[in-house]
Amino acid sequence: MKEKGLLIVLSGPSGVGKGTVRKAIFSKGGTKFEYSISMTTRKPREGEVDGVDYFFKSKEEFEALIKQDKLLEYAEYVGNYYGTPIDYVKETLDSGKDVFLEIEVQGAKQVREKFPDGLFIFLAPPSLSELQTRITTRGTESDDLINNRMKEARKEIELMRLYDYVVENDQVEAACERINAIVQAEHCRTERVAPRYIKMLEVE
Ligand SMILES: Nc1nc2c(ncn2[C@@H]2O[C@H](COP(=O)(O)OP(=O)(O)O)[C@@H](O)[C@H]2O)c(=O)[nH]1
Ligand SMILES: Nc1ncnc2c1ncn2[C@@H]1O[C@H](COP(=O)(O)OP(=O)(O)O)[C@@H](O)[C@H]1O
Repeated sequence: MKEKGLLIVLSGPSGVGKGTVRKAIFSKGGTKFEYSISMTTRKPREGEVDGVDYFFKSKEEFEALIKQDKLLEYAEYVGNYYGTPIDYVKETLDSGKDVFLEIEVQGAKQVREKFPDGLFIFLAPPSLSELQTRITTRGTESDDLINNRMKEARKEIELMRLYDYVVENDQVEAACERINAIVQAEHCRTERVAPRYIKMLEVE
């Protein structure tokens, strides 16, 4: 029987650089894992493309997908739904390829329940003030939304201990290298060493 792929989950607070790091990982080419495009009810930002950045859905469409069990996980985040299409993930893992999810922490918790053997990586900011600077300088959110996201971020950072690895995103390139090294190490491992939840790896 073909060996199943590895489910890789990258999570962390809004503005830490998940999207930037994920795009840097995939832009290199030669990446062995497949990115799972999420569904959201958030309006597209300038330059975002349906089916590339997200599958943009109405609230009604999204709620229908929830009812039909079409989502591996979903979460309501700062007033919008975000979720992972289940069929794509299952089919890709079954074909032996690794799948890469970039999702917030509530969703990551749900995935852990369904895929305890997944690889869960938390992307952490160098500091909370640096996180606020990143969200603010990106310029996509109003002051109110930035405050909401900072409140969420404080709660999210407390959940860091539930992850297999914590990677600091001080420099994008360094964070990508750490993530790639972690995935490689995971593939070389023949058996899981318990407990996995307290492992941390500093590659340098
Ligand atoms: N649970 C869950 N979260 C998601 C999904 N897709 C994206 N997110 C997260 O939702 C949050 C908001 O995403 P977005 O509005 O694109 O803002 P940004 O990450 O700050 O650029 C981020 O933490 C994303 O990682 C998903 O399918 N499921
Ligand atoms: N290592 C880094 N150093 C400095 N700025 C960064 C770094 N990683 C990301 N950023 C910037 O931080 C902002 C938020 O990044 P983004 O990828 O949108 O975060 P997320 O997807 O986690 O919400 C963007 O303006 C991005 O250019």
